[in-house]
Amino acid sequence: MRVQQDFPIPGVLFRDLTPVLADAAALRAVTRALAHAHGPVDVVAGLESRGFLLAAAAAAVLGTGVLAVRKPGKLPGDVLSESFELEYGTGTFQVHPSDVPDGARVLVLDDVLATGGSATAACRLVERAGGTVAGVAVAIELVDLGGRAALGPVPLVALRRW
Ligand SMILES: O=P(O)(O)OC[C@H]1O[C@H](OP(=O)(O)OP(=O)(O)O)[C@H](O)[C@@H]1O
Ligand SMILES: Nc1ncnc2[nH]cnc12
Repeated sequence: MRVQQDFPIPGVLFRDLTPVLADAAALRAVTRALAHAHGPVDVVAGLESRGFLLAAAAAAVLGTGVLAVRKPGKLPGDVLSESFELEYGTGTFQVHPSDVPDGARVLVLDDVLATGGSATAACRLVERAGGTVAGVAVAIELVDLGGRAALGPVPLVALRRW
């Protein structure tokens, strides 16, 4: 992992996981651990953008499909939307409700949990679309930013805590 001070804005200590993704053994280990974090699931949800990489890899391991949790204006047709606060701004996520089979157990994956705004919004979208959140799994949890508390009762697995 690369740590970068003052990125993308002053005051943020940015944790960049691209070196982990670029290493075959590390990517395999992280993917497998995340894929199996919350038992059997029907779908893996990936949070745009960095979560897409891990979710697609985990879904290939599990033999499931991927739910694309996208930034606004990217999905055609009917969408559900949730807005949230981030460490360095605000955001909105959208999903196609038709991509979540009724009652599907959904594993929500991302690289980093910071304030928890992104993951909480993704969990709300899964539930509103008719799925059940099996849990959230991330490679890194930034403990000082309170994401675990923000998620409330949703089970969280973090491979590393900083
Ligand atoms: O817990 P939170 O405070 O919500 O922050 C975590 C989110 O922030 C980063 O994404 P970012 O919004 O920077 O988008 P990107 O994946 O497109 O780089 C990261 O990949 C998580 O999705
Ligand atoms: N400090 C941080 N490093 C990497 N990704 C983040 N997402 C939100 N805060 C972050």
